[in-house]
Amino acid sequence: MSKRTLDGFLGRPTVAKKQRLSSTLSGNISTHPTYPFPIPHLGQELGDVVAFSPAEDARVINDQPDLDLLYFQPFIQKTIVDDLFQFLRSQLFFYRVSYKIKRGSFETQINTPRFTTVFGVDESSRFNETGDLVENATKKPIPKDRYKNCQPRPIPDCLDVLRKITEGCTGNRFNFCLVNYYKDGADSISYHSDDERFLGPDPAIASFSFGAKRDFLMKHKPDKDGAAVPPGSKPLKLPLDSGDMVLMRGRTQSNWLHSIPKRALKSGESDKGRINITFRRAMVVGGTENYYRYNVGSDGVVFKWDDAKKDMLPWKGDEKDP
Ligand SMILES: O=C(O)CCC(=O)C(=O)O
Ligand SMILES: [Fe+2]
Repeated sequence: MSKRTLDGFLGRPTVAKKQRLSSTLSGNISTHPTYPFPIPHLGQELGDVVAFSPAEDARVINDQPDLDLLYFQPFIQKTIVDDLFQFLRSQLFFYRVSYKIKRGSFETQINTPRFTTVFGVDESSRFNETGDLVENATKKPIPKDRYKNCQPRPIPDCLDVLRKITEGCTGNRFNFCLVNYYKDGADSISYHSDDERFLGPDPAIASFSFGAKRDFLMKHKPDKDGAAVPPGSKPLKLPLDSGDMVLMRGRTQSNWLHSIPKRALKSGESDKGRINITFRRAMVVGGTENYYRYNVGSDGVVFKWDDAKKDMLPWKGDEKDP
């Protein structure tokens, strides 16, 4: 893997923060009929620095049974991670999804303990230049009933920039972008693996962190009889910081579980929000239906960051002039 850093860049960008944010917002925007509101492009100043990723070479972590990780600390230059975090938190739209699951004759309501959103479509389809869904292979319009329960959304430019860089430096391809927002230490994701069949065998998943530092815990799955994990495998704790990226690949998803546990607030922490972005590749229609069901949901309530209230609040539509 080649090391591309700002070293090769002619002079470090010394853009004043105010100037950087205003140029960010004056750039182009991504629009689509499925978006509740348009999403600005990153803007040149942030985009230029993001282009010089990864900031550091990856550490390979494969010294345990079935584990294969690349750990970039960081992947994104530290000079822009705060701005990038603020940008993504304030410009994306989120959902707080709840759904019912049936266990035997009991129905349980699950409230996802974090904000989520998702963009992308599986390998059967793609978005053409005008934003319409077409057959990936033939570029002809897809049958109207291909997606019965969701309306796939194209990955907006500000996230697609990151997707392309990630593809370039990992050699993997991605068609989905899932975003989690953990508003504080009470938001979490419990132990799971991303090993759904719609991802195909041994999927590679790239996972970015922005904002508050959180622990990423991993442990080997028990064997089929529920017996202890293979001898020699020890639980792992990666303290994910803003700008870090973990690539999980090979046999990792089929054999290991991962989580972001709840954590107590440390005193003096001013901003405890964290954004996680994962890039994945779904192979079939069922993957698209699944991702929109669990990351957008069906209650229609859109959340947007309110910078005055410093909170993710239900979005009531654009304020109209009186
Ligand atoms: O927030 C993270 O770092 C992990 C998120 C995750 O595991 C997932 O979305 O499947
Ligand atoms: Fe996961």
